[in-house]
Amino acid sequence: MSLSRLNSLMKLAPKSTAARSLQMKPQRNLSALPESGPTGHFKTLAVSSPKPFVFHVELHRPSKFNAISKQMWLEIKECFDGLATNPDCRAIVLSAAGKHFTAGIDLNDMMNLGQTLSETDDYARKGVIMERVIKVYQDSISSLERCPKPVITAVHKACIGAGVDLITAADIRYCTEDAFFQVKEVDIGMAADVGTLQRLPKAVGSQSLARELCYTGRKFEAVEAHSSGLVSRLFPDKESLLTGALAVAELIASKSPVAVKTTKESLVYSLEHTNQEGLDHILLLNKLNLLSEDFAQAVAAQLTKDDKPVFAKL
Ligand SMILES: CC/C=C\C=C\CC(=O)SCCNC(=O)CCNC(=O)[C@H](O)C(C)(C)COP(=O)(O)OP(=O)(O)OC[C@H]1O[C@@H](n2cnc3c(N)ncnc32)[C@H](O)[C@@H]1OP(=O)(O)O
Repeated sequence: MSLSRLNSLMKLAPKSTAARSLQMKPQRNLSALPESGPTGHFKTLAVSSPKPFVFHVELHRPSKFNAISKQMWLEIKECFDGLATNPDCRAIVLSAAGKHFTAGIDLNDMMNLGQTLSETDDYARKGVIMERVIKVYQDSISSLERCPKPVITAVHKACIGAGVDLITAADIRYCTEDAFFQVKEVDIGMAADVGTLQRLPKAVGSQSLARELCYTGRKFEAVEAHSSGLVSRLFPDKESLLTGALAVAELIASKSPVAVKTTKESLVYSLEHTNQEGLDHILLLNKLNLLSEDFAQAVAAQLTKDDKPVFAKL
């Protein structure tokens, strides 16, 4: 068979149900969200804007301990991609409803995926289904890192498996004193594949500790998460956690959106590049950004001790 015939057959071939259902739906436009109040857009997330330019995203499957279902994976990406370009959003707090932050991936979904895989005997096709699923889930987690607005995660009680993937893609992590974390993938017979192995060692700054946690799947409590640098602040309870996280988000949102966006882009870029590459990158960004109205306005505000400059939407 010729290569072009093979290609056209591949284009015509129906995709498996699992792979098809995981393809992204067209994006709902989060730019159109009202400035406050829940959006009602999502089934597994509650999104509101409790303060000017601050969004609060809540994992919202409390009866399932916010286990991350297929729908939640898709909605996380849709939500953060939408907020990325929403001019009314400058900082985001991510927390969770109910008893636990998250029980990790929804194990019932994993069982269903196993069922779908068993419908074909062909290993190449099983592999393609798995590749598409993993890619969609990776993309969901990475949407937090890609979002140019700082994301503050506020964790209470259990943060397990995919929960660790999720929070390590965020900018800032806070938790309650009763929080605990677990890289539980080894316990379900898999290597973490949506971000923990890449981001956790950088977040805790110790390869030794990160590797121990990933190989053993042991629980680590809030105090250890704090002393290792995984979280930067501890709060006595969920209420003070949310208040604290929203206050930091509000402070970030009061700064120049050009400055904050560029700062995040440079920090994320610099994680993966040499110092010189990072310097070259910020040079390119700032040769444009220092011509911004925000820069002139913020400098003038510093000189005149006006502590509340108002910046245009970005
Ligand atoms: C492509 C792959 C991409 C990403 C992969 C990610 C991998 C992971 O996320 S690994 C982690 C998977 N999750 C787990 O193993 C969760 C383990 N659960 C627990 O440790 C506990 O249940 C708990 C979350 C700490 C809650 O403890 P507790 O408050 O004591 O409640 P339980 O009695 O243990 O549970 C009540 C009820 O919830 C069910 N459940 C818990 N977690 C999940 C889950 N992740 N998915 C589905 N269901 C879950 C648990 O089975 C109980 O069900 P009952 O029917 O009431 O028995």
